[in-house]
Amino acid sequence: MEKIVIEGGTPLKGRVQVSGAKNSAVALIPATILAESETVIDNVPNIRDVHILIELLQEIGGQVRLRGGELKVDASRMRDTPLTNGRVKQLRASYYLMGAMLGRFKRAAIGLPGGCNLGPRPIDQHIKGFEALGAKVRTEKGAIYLEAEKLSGARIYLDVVSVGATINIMLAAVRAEGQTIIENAAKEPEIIDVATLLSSMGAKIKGAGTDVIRIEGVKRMDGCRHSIIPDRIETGTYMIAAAASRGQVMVDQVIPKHVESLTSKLREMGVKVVEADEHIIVDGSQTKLKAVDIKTLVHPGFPTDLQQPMTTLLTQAEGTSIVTDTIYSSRFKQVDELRRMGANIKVEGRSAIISGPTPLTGAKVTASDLRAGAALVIAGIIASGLTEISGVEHIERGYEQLEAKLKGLGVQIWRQSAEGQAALYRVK
Ligand SMILES: CC(=O)N[C@H]1[C@@H](OP(=O)(O)OP(=O)(O)OC[C@H]2O[C@@H](n3ccc(=O)[nH]c3=O)[C@H](O)[C@@H]2O)O[C@H](CO)[C@@H](O)[C@@H]1O
Ligand SMILES: C=C(OP(=O)(O)O)C(=O)O
Repeated sequence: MEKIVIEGGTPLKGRVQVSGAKNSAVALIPATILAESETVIDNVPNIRDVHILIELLQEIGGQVRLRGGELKVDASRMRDTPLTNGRVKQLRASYYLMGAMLGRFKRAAIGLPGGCNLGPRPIDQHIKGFEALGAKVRTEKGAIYLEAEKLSGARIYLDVVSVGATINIMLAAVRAEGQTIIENAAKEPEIIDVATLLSSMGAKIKGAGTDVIRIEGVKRMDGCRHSIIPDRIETGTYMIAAAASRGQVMVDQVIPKHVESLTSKLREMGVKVVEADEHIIVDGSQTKLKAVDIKTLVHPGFPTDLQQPMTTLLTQAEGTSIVTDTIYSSRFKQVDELRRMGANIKVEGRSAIISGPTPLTGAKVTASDLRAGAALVIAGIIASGLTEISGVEHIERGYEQLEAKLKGLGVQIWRQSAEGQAALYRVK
């Protein structure tokens, strides 16, 4: 297994360019199934989740090509091939194949999704939505089978505000007969991005980005060209890394509004953050960091996906910070690893209580999930000495060119091969 090795202690300096959003890309790619001609998506991040989805589209007959961030998908010859193999379990977003295939073929057989292990992650709201549209759904041997004679628009109230269920129901409802209304819908920017693509393909969607989405079903959808929004979680990760390392970084090609909850927390901590139209400058160089409390919430609240990186930053703040994750019951797997590096953190139920500041020292640690990986990379950047991070495959699910981007900001970072031979990471 490969490892990321970091020699810590250098404040980040310079400019970093943010990639297209993982959580948009992983929904937009399955959405291309709905078009009966070629779709082109720009700004596609070169990450593991995207690669797996491309393979899954190819498995059902799609002609797919990813070159330099441009993805071309010709879905005209796709079939309703069952996708019940191990590949779907390697990511969470494979659940979007259910909505998209149900919309296009009126049937789908998809293995239960994987993704980060953050506690229970049921998909009951997705299924409730599909059933309301007229699908018969059964779960058998780790896969979900969906079938509908026809899909009919329905009024669907989500019991839990869910990004995945909102998008998945949209994907099926665009091809249902009549009107669908999703109430208590999620409002994340990625939902607007998916609605924009679907509208360009011919769908009729109103209200994406609010908690009531209205969809008028259409008979046919065609390909189009679409560019993915910047990744707000990657944006936030570099902002947090800049503050933690007491660096000065321009995080470029971003939508500042999408990270407002983080920006205001960083300012509360005493970090200087300057927003422009398409970039954010984070200056932590003169800062004595103050402890703050954080509660993760649905958008536009503080995103759960930035909670783990934030716990690393808070180890450097003066005083006690309490971080509460209201979205997931078990999203503090980074904490044991941070403790190995010297952090003073206690987990009580859904809260982490962090006392600081504590100097961190390099250690051998393991990333158990994607954002735990980001938390440990930031810890490695600010720790004294060498940090070796295993579980790199989780990090690769969601960060494009992580080492190259950090190297560009002055971080001493290497990839270590399975044989244990440290090889200096070569920037392409
Ligand atoms: C691929 C993708 O976009 N992943 C994101 C998406 O995950 P995902 O779409 O899986 O997350 P949801 O918004 O659905 O989950 C939010 C909460 O609702 C619960 N729930 C969800 C669906 C359901 O049918 N029943 C149910 O109880 C979940 O267990 C969780 O507690 O949104 C999460 C919350 O912002 C992010 O952390 C993930 O990065
Ligand atoms: C939880 C995440 O991803 P996924 O839902 O794909 O597991 C994440 O991106 O932080």
